[in-house]
Amino acid sequence: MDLLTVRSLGKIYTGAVSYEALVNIDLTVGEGEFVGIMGPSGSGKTTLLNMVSTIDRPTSGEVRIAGEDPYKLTYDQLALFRRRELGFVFQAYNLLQTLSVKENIVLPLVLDGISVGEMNRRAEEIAEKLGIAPIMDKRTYEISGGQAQRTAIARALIHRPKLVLADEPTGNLDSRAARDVMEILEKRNDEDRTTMLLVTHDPAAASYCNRVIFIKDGRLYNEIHCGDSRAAFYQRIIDLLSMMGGMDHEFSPVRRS
Ligand SMILES: Nc1ncnc2c1ncn2[C@@H]1O[C@H](COP(=O)(O)OP(=O)(O)OP(=O)(O)O)[C@@H](O)[C@H]1O
Repeated sequence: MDLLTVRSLGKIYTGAVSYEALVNIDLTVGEGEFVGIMGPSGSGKTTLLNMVSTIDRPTSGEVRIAGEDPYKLTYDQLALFRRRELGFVFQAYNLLQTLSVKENIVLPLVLDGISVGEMNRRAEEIAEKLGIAPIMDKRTYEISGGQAQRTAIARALIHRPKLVLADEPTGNLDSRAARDVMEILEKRNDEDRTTMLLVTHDPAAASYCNRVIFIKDGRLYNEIHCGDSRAAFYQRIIDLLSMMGGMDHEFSPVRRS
């Protein structure tokens, strides 16, 4: 079943100079898929993710998530929809410094009025899965970048969202921590069938996806599927990026082992 459908999506930023950042994008993501979005800098990747995540509004076209058009919801309904159905992971972690790791993780449940017992049970379960059980009582300034990103992923997953949206989740991490984060996302996708949409510049990170779509100048350029071999998929991603001139960013050192 399709979890996400994007139809004829367009985005024009208006300002001193107006800019057409997305042109007629069609995209379907099935339940349980792990889809990467790649493309040169300024091609519209984050804009697309922001339209899907309802952070920003499209100029034209339609977005449907789990059968719902989020842009037809009222302000309050949209806030609830985001909190219940979506999980967000960003490059900058966005953790609250004054709270402990555990307090950060359970925040979405606090907002939803879940009982303390259930909150603790779910926090323990997710911490175990993400390998952060030993650091649950630490403050976020006492943990490493990799641990901070795992904390942010735990927070994004604890309410069991239908769709997880990740924008450069490995962007601030060294190669080992980046690989850990991608392995965690892959495992959660495999075991819990959580649908994931990931924007990344990093071919190694993208190679963990089932499918990668490529955007150029705001338009869909190509898409490739992972076959049996991840190493071959990684190579095809690099080839496609070179072909479209998308290797303008520093190459991530994340190497597949
Ligand atoms: N708020 C805005 N107002 C005007 N133009 C914008 C705005 N946000 C993005 N743009 C422009 O839209 C285009 C797409 O931006 P976007 O951030 O989606 O690209 P990207 O592919 O994610 O880039 P990068 O890989 O560098 O993060 C760029 O040319 C950018 O300058």
